[in-house]
Amino acid sequence: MSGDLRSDLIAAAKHFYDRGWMVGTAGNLSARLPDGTFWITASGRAKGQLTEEDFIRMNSDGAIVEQPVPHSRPSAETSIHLAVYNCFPDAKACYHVHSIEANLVSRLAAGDAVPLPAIEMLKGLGVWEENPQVAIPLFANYLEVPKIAKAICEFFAICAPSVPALLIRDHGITVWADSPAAAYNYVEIVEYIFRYTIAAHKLNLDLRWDS
Ligand SMILES: CSC[C@@H](O)[C@@H](O)C(=O)COP(=O)(O)O
Ligand SMILES: [Zn+2]
Repeated sequence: MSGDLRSDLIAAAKHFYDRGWMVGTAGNLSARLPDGTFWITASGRAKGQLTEEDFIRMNSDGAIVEQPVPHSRPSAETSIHLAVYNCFPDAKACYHVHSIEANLVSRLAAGDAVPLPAIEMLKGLGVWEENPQVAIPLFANYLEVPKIAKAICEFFAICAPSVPALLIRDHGITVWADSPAAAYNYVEIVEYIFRYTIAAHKLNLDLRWDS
């Protein structure tokens, strides 16, 4: 039973790998079971070729509760998944990928948030407003990953997210959702919006909300 979620994660990782968003072992995926434990990718695995042995089950304190392969290590970015699950109790899946577009968008952003263009696709992230003005928070990419996780916790403790996603500068996005299927869609939608942003930048289109 507890292995079922791993097949969702394996299929999602293969798709994201094929899109070029999880190359060279980049990215990590997790999904939470009803008991609050979660399966997360083991560190350093080729994400296009995952098997059920490439996961570790952890509890909400960050302790390992199931480890199919002895001596495997949980993702180096487990602290970020823990931060997300801690901040958002309804989250059942947390996906992190590295796309070229996300890295470019983080370079184009002036401050500590990436304003999103007011396009139809925002509805897929739960934004149902006329001319929405929403942004994805942008965090510094500290070498020490728990420092990134701490910044994420501190930010969401005082600021409710407009969309279920965050961006780490020069690194990649993390999304969360109430199911693996929804997290999969959120990754696709955020990456679509970032491709749109890069294309608009190349065309010198003004994406400011008031333009
Ligand atoms: C290509 S190295 C990328 C890593 O440093 C990290 O950012 C990452 O996303 C994957 O780390 P992992 O420990 O395999 O979960
Ligand atoms: Zn990463």
